[in-house]
Amino acid sequence: MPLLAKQKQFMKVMGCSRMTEKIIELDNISVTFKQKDQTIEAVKNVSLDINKGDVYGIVGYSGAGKSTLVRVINLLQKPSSGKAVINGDVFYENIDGHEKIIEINKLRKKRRKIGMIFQHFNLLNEQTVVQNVAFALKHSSLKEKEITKKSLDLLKLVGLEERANAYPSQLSGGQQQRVAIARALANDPEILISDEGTSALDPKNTIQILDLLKRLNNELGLTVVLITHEMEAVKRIADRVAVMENGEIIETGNLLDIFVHAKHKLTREFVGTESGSAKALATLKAAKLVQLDSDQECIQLTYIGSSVSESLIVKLYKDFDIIASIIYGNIEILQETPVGALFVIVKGSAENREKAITFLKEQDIIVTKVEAGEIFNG
Ligand SMILES: Nc1ncnc2c1ncn2[C@@H]1O[C@H](COP(=O)(O)OP(=O)(O)OP(=O)(O)O)[C@@H](O)[C@H]1O
Repeated sequence: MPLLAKQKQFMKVMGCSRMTEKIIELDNISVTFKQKDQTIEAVKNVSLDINKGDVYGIVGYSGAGKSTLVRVINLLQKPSSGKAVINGDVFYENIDGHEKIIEINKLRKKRRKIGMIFQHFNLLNEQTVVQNVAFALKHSSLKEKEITKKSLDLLKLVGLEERANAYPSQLSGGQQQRVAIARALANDPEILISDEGTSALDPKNTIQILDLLKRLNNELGLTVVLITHEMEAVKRIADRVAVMENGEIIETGNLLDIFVHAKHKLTREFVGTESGSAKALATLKAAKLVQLDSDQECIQLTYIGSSVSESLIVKLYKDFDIIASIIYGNIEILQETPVGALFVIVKGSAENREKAITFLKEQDIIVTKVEAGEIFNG
């Protein structure tokens, strides 16, 4: 690939070409639930900025506080402290105990600009598909005919115009979620929140819904907040990622950064590098290579767009007198770009190994040393 194209691809994966106008600003948000004698800190001092036009993934296991946090965005959940600014409007502010909340009528209007979809679709089963979409427009100034037309246009946008008169129970899960998306778009929102929107779907429907969200993000400039426990969903469409654990955000970054430079074990678990390392280490053990010789080390090579070719391995041998043995390899597609990880044992003098690693880095390959301790303890 020509260098410029490669750089552009890299920039895209790194999220560098995005606009940087903030649409969601959460500053030091905490949410505490008090139940009889119990206090649950569901969200703890979370600060998060989401840019206009981004697909922002928030991942974490069940109970991490993701749903509570996103409910703050449309103020369905009032925080206990902090500040929430949505599209320039201060929705909530509590500084030194002085609470300021957006006026309710203004909030109702603003909420219409934040669409939401859920795991179980939440459709009205006695209403047809088109009526379900039209329902979201009942407070609008549009006449009935206009409402029907707009609802049908939205169904067309999500590829369901032919099922307009069907009932939800006559549709597959993926189709029902499309109806929910059409309904969420009825008031021309600027933000669409998907709270586990693909968690009840099979893998094929999951991919279709994610691709639809990405298309809406591209075509309408819609900001998408993707709450999920499935990193695969985030990997497929997110530009940026936040990882939540016990009410806190433990790591944020663009997709590639999170993928390549994850700092926390939980993040590595989510992105699968933890399992990649585990497989590499298992291979080492199986090959009875756990005890590496003093002139050997295990390295992880991560590369974007292109691949680590055989000629590169030959070059390591010819130019640096290094024998490189590939023990495990994996390729992920992130934002339509292949990102590969290879675990390699390199054998040669310490000086030559360093030279070879410098050479690999010069080829835009990210080199991470797999520490001996990891191998022995793995
Ligand atoms: N209304 C509530 N009253 C009391 N506790 C709550 C309430 N809502 C959430 N919690 C608690 O807050 C914590 C975070 O819950 P939350 O639903 O935000 O997590 P989550 O990451 O979205 O998980 P899940 O995907 O399972 O919903 C949990 O311990 C939960 O039991």
